Amino acid sequence: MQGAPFVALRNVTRQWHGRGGVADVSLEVGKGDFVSILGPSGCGKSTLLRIIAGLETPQSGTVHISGRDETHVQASRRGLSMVFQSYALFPHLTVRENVLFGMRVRRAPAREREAKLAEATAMLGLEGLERRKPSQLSGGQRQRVALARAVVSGHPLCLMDEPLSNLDAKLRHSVRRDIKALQRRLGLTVIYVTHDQTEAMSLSDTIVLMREGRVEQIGSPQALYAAPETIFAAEFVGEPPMAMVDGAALGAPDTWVGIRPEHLSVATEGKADLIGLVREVEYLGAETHIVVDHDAARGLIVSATGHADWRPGQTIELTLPAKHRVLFDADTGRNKKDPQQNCGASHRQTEPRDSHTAHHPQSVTD
Ligand SMILES: Nc1ncnc2c1ncn2[C@@H]1O[C@H](COP(=O)(O)OP(=O)(O)OP(=O)(O)O)[C@@H](O)[C@H]1O
Repeated sequence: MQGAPFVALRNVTRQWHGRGGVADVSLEVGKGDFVSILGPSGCGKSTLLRIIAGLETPQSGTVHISGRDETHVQASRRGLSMVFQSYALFPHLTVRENVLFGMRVRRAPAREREAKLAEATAMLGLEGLERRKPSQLSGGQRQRVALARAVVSGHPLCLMDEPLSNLDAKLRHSVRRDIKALQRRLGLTVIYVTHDQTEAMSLSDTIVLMREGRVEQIGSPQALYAAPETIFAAEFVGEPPMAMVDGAALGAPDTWVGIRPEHLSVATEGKADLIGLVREVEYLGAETHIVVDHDAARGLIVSATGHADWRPGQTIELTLPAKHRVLFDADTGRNKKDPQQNCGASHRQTEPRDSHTAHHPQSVTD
């Protein structure tokens, strides 16, 4: 990020009876950045977005937007737009009236309104639909109306809360591209809530991964993918996620060894690191996922190019190249390369999901 952050949260906490919400979250967003807040259901994503929007007031900590302390400024005065999962359109108003609602409230001149409407409808492919009511539109069209409203508002900051989750897979893709194109074209700063790691990976400059109300890791999609700081991050990002192997099975006791599916390969010439059993084979066209069971591992999925001739029940020998292994401390769940490992920072313990298998690292054929 260059220069001062456009949005800055410092040690923000908002909980209910000491539970839920978010605790001690700090975050900086640069102007023009696309930042996703990612995490599982209930981890505090919407609470964080609502705090930035001014719909929720933190019990402690501060929110600065454009250098000003806005912690106690009401939502309508923060100069931002919002796009929700539920579209939040007025059902009795037409597309045109919905898009121009904010400008009417501000009493913008008619010529400016018409120009903005034309620009936004063209940008979002809504021409010809201006007189329709929301009930006469598809889900994708409704969400584009909501985006058009954000465009005409002219606010430099746009907050989006799961805007694609009501759309089917194909529409999600096309509206996702619209959102990215819009953000680039207008230089918008976007803070985007999602539980879908694919969305976060494809849209974002920066991902804020959350867990149980706290920030787990902040970084670029590439950093989260290649250098996850914790086992939680390793297993949340990537589809299929990073496999985890009890280090004892690979000569690295007291660790969990992570490896991405594309780096797992079927062993040749008897150089196997692990010997497992094929549980499932998923042919996906360009690649095949071979799901492998092994007592000391979870999430073992080999991603093979094209068709792979494997059947459930077969024994399979796997290689885990040393240069692609990511080592996590078995006690703290943190990446062993993470410098915080050695400086006494507080760490959360990450239990292996199948901890009972941790002490049985032999291969299934032993
Ligand atoms: N008004 C409230 N009163 C009490 N608890 C709340 C309130 N709002 C949120 N919570 C709790 O705070 C936690 C975080 O909620 P939040 O909606 O921010 O999560 P989320 O990550 O957006 O979840 P989802 O993806 O399911 O929407 C949850 O445990 C939720 O029950």
